[in-house]
Amino acid sequence: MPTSEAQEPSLPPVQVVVRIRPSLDSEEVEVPLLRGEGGTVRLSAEENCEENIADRDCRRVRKPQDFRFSSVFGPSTSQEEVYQGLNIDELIAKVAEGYHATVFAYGQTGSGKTYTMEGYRYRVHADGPQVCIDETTPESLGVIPRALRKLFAHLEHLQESDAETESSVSISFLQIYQEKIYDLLNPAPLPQGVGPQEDAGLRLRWDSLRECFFVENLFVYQCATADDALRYYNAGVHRKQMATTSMNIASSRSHTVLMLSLQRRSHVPGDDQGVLKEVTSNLTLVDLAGSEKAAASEAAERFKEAVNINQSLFVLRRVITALSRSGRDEHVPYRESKLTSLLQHAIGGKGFMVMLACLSPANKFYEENLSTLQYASQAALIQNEPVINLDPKDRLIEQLQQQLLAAHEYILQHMGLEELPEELRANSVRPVKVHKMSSGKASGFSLDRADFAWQRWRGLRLVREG
Ligand SMILES: Nc1ncnc2c1ncn2[C@@H]1O[C@H](COP(=O)(O)OP(=O)(O)OP(=O)(O)O)[C@@H](O)[C@H]1O
Repeated sequence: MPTSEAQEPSLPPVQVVVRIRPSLDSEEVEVPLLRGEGGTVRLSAEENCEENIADRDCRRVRKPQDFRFSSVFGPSTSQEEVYQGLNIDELIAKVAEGYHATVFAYGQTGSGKTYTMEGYRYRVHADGPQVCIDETTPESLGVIPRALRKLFAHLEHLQESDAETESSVSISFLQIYQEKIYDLLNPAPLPQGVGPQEDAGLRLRWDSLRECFFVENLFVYQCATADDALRYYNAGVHRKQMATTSMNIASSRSHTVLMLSLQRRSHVPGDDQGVLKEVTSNLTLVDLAGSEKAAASEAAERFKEAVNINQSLFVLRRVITALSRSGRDEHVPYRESKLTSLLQHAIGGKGFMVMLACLSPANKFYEENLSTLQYASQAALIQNEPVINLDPKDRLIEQLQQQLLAAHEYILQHMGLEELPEELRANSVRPVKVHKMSSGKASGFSLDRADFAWQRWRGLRLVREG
């Protein structure tokens, strides 16, 4: 288990936040059925009562419905306000402490997921939409570029306040397109017409030590500065699958997953032993492709994409539904899609999770908004239990320390001793620098003299290095 002692996190382990984007020029101005105020979204339905719906159904859908969330951002909310409202700085602080954290944007196509997560400007060319990063204003930058800068600024601040600590950050960026995984940071050109049948994409593998899936052969780059990380991120953004559809001029046709991995030697909160420990934690930022009605009128490629997107989102929704029924012994179908396999640690797992549910304000999207709100409400019931991800070596030391304490208790209780023998008391329980154990079972770590003495007492031979 990649865990250490349970810490009491101040940040809620699961936050579900809603954003309603402003109306676009192309959308007619109507009396809106969707309103967001405080932490509530109200969805009215009067205009949804079409003639061909039976009276009985009409009455059922007419009642306005209220949905409550951690925060609700209305159409006039700025990118900075959304960034602050998602508590990303607090999340970054948790990642620096050793917790995993995942933010994912969910909603129908065109509801503002990419705008919120990325914020870059797109232009439509004859061969499809193209990102224009240089034309993006600082105000419209989304969660990801802001979080990248804040992560490095936070690490710098921690370094200044405690020079003993060390951190390193690495980045990977992938897309899941038509249920295949592609590396967005691999400098080699993407396979021609990415997604053809014969191209299997990258493989998912199970990491039994960390108990999560990982992507085999994914490029991972070390980043010394925020500029380094942004350079990689921007390079990846240029490579992701985008297309112009009838619903969105620059529509993401793939789910993108940006992972920032942090390795850090520092004092672990709640640990009063004053020893630096190593933690490895991830900040994962996900921009999902949007669900859409797969219209046969779309080009064959767009239609096929839509079917695949809907299929993987369908599994995500089943995962959310299963997890929201806590207490029931429910099978959670994580392994039924690449997306949910990769997000297994994040949704109903041992890290922090933020779901950003995006809504389109136009009344014609009543059904889509209702569906998004229903799944977002279910997601808010999910219970994550964040734990610090200690390095396996430190974790082993910690487990041995616990065994040692239990052994001391045992000696006192069952051997009728009032206090521990002198050689067992020495130095209390405190890990020191690396030693070697001659049993060969576990090397590369050691405990202090008390443990050394205890191991000898039990007949094990422990050899000190140096
Ligand atoms: N808060 C906002 N303010 C101004 N424009 C917005 C906002 N949110 C979204 N938009 C605009 O709405 C359009 C659709 O947004 P976006 O591409 O982010 O949707 P999406 O949910 O990512 O769609 P898809 O699933 O198709 O990729 C874009 O033109 C975007 O610039």
